[in-house]
Amino acid sequence: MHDPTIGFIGAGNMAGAIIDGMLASGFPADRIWICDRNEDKRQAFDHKGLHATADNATLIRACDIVVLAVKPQALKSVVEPLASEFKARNPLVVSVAAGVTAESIDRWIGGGFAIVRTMPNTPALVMTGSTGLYANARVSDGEKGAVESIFSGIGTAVWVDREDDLHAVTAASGSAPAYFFRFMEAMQKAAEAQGLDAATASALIAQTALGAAKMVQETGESPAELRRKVCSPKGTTEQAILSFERDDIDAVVARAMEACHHRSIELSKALAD
Ligand SMILES: NC(=O)C1=CN([C@@H]2O[C@H](COP(=O)(O)OP(=O)(O)OC[C@H]3O[C@@H](n4cnc5c(N)ncnc54)[C@H](OP(=O)(O)O)[C@@H]3O)[C@@H](O)[C@H]2O)C=CC1
Ligand SMILES: O=C(O)[C@@H]1CCC=N1
Repeated sequence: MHDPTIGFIGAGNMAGAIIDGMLASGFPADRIWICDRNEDKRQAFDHKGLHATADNATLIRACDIVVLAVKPQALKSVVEPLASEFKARNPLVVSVAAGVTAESIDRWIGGGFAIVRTMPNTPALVMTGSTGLYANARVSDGEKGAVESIFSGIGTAVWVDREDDLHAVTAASGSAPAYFFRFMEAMQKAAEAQGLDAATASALIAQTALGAAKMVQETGESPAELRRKVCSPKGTTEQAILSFERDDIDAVVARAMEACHHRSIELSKALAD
């Protein structure tokens, strides 16, 4: 696909993060369309130089790639009435919706479509997103390349061969920014309780999170090795890590990720019809 025009049905948190990342990576604004039912969101994207419409059919007619970015529970009712438009335009369909299978989407819009299911995450906004991608059998190599270049332009993009693996991708990266934010919220409360002012605590914690992630990516050392290098024998860090171990941090995290994985499977079953 050469210089495709791409349209987002639903311009909320996730589409907004992807679009802002695409703009920052140099994707031309005039090749991006959004459709949202909220006037304020349409205006915000219009001001960035995108095409903004309240009519999904207009977007489909204009776009080579149509990204479905409404809530999973809303997806069927949004796309089913658009089946004739999808048939006439035959775009590459890309979904970011958690849980909803490619087969369900294909059936709702009339059947026979090339569909890429993705599981992105919101750090796409700052071009450090992580996206899992799955293509159904109708997606050509050229189409795969076009989608991959969009998502790799805003972070890391990884293909999975089995659609079911997207449940695990959701638990490992799609939902995972929220885990780290929650951990940082807890650290912020504790640091303030120990006497730091809010701004100082927030600056130190955010920079530490960034530094830790960069060390894992750039040193080639495992998180366990890097952790050991911070823990001086009989020092301060050791006491914090021992406290986590007493609270069975592995089990706490495993339960949370299992709950996320389970919900993704539950959604795919509940929304299949
Ligand atoms: N947020 C995240 O971190 C991630 C989200 N996802 C997936 O992304 C999808 C979107 O999530 P998110 O961005 O958080 O949700 P949002 O609610 O922020 O965005 C969806 C947008 O679509 C609008 N919308 C609803 N119906 C229509 C319609 N008929 N036509 C046009 N626009 C419509 C909504 O309007 P209104 O608000 O009025 O309903 C809203 O502005 C979901 O399927 C989710 O599973 C995937 C990975 C990560
Ligand atoms: O919470 C959700 O369902 C969406 C999908 C992954 C991240 N946010």
